[in-house]
Amino acid sequence: MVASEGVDAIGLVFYEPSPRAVSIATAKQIREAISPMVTLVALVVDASAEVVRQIIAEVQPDIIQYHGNETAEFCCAIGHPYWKAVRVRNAQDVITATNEFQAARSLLLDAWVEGVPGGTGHQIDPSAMPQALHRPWILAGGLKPENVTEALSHYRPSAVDVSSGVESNSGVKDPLRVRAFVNAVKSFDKVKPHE
Ligand SMILES: O=C(O)c1ccccc1NCC(=O)[C@H](O)[C@H](O)COP(=O)(O)O
Repeated sequence: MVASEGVDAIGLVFYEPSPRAVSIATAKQIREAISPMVTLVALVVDASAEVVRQIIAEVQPDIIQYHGNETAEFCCAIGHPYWKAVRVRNAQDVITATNEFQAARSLLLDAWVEGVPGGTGHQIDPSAMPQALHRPWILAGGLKPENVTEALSHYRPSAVDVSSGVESNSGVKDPLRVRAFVNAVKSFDKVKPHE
């Protein structure tokens, strides 16, 4: 459904406590159902190397999104293209990750919420963001159709990521909210192309 609404990428959550968790079998079905032009992202939270390698072998994601406390050495040793999520408490978190995760295709900046790794519906504290980021980055955290235009305008990220903001029941995407979100992002792109 979200692929048909025109998203660039779909994230599959391989983290059991999440209401959005998928099995490898379901992930493979999704992989087969979507256009090869849609980037498939496999999201893990401190998974073992064995599990990450199994996901890569069986699901064949384009990108791994490391959303836990994985080190750059761990991500590089896996050897698959990745982006690194940073749960932002302060600007130094972002600066440190920028230096540490040089090999990441992108950083994904998300809200810091104690004890919850992601999908929180909370926005990043604007005062915790650095002045500028000199590499591609993805804005996440508390985005929804109602606020994404303002967030794009304020932060000018390379891309945006949304989860709970396009759901009406926990863990279940709402087609109308997905459409509204995609429309808002595409309208912004038309008005203000990336610099
Ligand atoms: O979405 C989850 O359930 C999740 C669980 C554990 C780690 C990460 C998770 N999601 C990561 C994402 O990339 C979300 O899209 C991001 O955290 C933004 O979520 P939201 O604030 O709900 O839009």
